[in-house]
Amino acid sequence: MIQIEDSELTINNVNTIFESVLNHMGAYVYIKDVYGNYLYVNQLICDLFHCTPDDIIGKSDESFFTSSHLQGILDSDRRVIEKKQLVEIEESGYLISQQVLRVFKTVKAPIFGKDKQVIGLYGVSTDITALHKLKLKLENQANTDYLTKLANRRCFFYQADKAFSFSKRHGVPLSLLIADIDHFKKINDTFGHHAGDEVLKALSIFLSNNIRNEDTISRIGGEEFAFLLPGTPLDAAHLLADRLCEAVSKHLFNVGKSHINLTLSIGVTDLSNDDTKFHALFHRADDALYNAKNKGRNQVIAI
Ligand SMILES: Nc1nc2c(ncn2[C@@H]2O[C@H](COP(=O)(O)OP(=O)(O)OP(=O)(O)O)[C@@H](O)[C@H]2O)c(=O)[nH]1
Repeated sequence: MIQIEDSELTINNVNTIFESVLNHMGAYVYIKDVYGNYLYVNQLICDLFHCTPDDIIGKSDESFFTSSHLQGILDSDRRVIEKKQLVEIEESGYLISQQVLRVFKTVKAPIFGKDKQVIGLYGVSTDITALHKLKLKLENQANTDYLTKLANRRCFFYQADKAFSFSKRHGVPLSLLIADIDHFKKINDTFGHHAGDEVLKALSIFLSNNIRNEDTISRIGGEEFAFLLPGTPLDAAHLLADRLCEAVSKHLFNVGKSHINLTLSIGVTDLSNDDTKFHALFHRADDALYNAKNKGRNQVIAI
């Protein structure tokens, strides 16, 4: 609602109306000089900074945002002024007063003086923090296996394609392990599906704790796990697979009140010069796994 002093709507009260619109449009609106000092802020900015306009005018973002994210804001201001162009960006910043990360969708544009020099900029920012959080959550859900919280098959192939390109370009080794639990069906049949789920969760933690930080583990099937080992040649990957195989076979996993042993079959391979796609590695490791199963399980085969 906008209320003006006059009884008629004329050109004279347009400024008052604009001011009110700026304060109620649900976006942060500001004008800065070329040094980044605020010349105008609407009410929403005052609410955000917990300050009056007088506290803000003449000051720059250094006074209101912590240094951790300030650079992004300052860089986009500089781009507007130096390139004399409108920019549309996603900005984020920690408010000094609140210590919470805010994410903004921002449009900033230059203000030109009469000799076509940039004399300042204006900006309109919308708070998209909630949307940003939701986006991160959905991205995380799309890439995570619901049961074990490991990376899922989709995420695995995305990471694998990136690791493959990197290794090819820089001539560094890349190894792949595919591990499959032996006779897992028996565990489900004996103890029930829920117990099977608990075993999968416990095994995922166990395997994650037995690899290096730079290695990744994903659940790519029901009882099938893939390990990407960047920078690791085949002999070292084989050693790791042997170590995992042995460690799992010696570990006791809790199923209700019982403790059970598991074994793994593992196929191992590494990047070769002839590989043009990650799928070549994947199929080799899968073939190796198939051989390990055929040869009696609880073992590692490298190709
Ligand atoms: N509890 C549980 N079981 C699963 C899940 N995904 C797949 N499985 C089970 O895993 C079992 C896989 O059986 P198979 O493919 O015959 O393999 P296996 O019994 O492990 O035998 P080998 O792989 O040949 O050693 C099936 O019983 C599936 O139902 C899951 O998310 N939870």
